[in-house]
Amino acid sequence: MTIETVSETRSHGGTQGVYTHQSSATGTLMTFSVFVPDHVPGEKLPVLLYLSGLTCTHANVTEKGEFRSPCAAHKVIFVAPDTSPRGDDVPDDEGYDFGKGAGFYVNATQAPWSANFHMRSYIEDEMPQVLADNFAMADMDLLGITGHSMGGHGALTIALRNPARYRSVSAFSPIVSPLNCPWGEKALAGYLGPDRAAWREYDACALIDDGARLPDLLVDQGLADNFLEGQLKTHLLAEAVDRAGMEATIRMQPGYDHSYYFISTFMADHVAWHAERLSA
Ligand SMILES: N[C@@H](CCC(=O)N[C@@H](CSC=O)C(=O)NCC(=O)O)C(=O)O
Repeated sequence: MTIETVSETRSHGGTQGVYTHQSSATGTLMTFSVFVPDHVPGEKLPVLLYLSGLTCTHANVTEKGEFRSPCAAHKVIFVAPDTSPRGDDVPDDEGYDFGKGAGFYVNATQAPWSANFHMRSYIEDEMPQVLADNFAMADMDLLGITGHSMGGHGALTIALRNPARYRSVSAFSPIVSPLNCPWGEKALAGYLGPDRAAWREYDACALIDDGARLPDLLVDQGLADNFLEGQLKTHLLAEAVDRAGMEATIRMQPGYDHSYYFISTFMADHVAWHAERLSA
């Protein structure tokens, strides 16, 4: 799978790139960013995928996430895909929480969304192949996944469905149970239809209740986050991991909100946590 280079810029002892490619999963042109720390020829580096939240493109975390210094220090490649298909032919919704910028990391089954909204396949299957084909230094056997809010939901559910593929999993202020929040109910009903049983594979708490397990997990959540009570409901994840007897570090951070000021504050902790688990 070939990619086109939009830009490559030297930063923090590495190269920050932005690329496009024609996606077979979404049928659209997709843009993503990759930070590659300096390395010796032939060296292989672990890869951390970051899934962004509602309204985001690759650019939000690339510009505001402050991951480059820790990734350079730990020699971790950082990959930021888009959150949905884009383009004039792609259907959209008037709300910020559905349609473009809000792919929810599902494979939509309902028209008109089912034509392009295949973000599950895009992240699980196509993006790893794109990286393997175009970034020779990427060790795709050393893969971690993280994300923010809707992207935290994506990271948790993708890892819970594919525990052997991801050696490390974390999330910033994730939506932990789309079955039980307005953002999730709108998105899953729209993309998957009214049968709530079909939603369970896209709900971290339901996946855990249904038997999925990870060896461990790191979550940071701001206590001053406006979305905590109505949408994110971190306590549901804490209860699910307790019921399952699953290892998880869930840190409630006083004073922090939902923004990239919060994410960037704890980004170095997350990169270090992944690097420890991704060291060969
Ligand atoms: N515009 C909306 C809120 C949108 C928002 O807060 N988006 C977050 C992710 S929310 C969950 O997925 C985000 O990352 N925004 C981009 C950024 O750069 O901050 C509203 O006004 O309520």
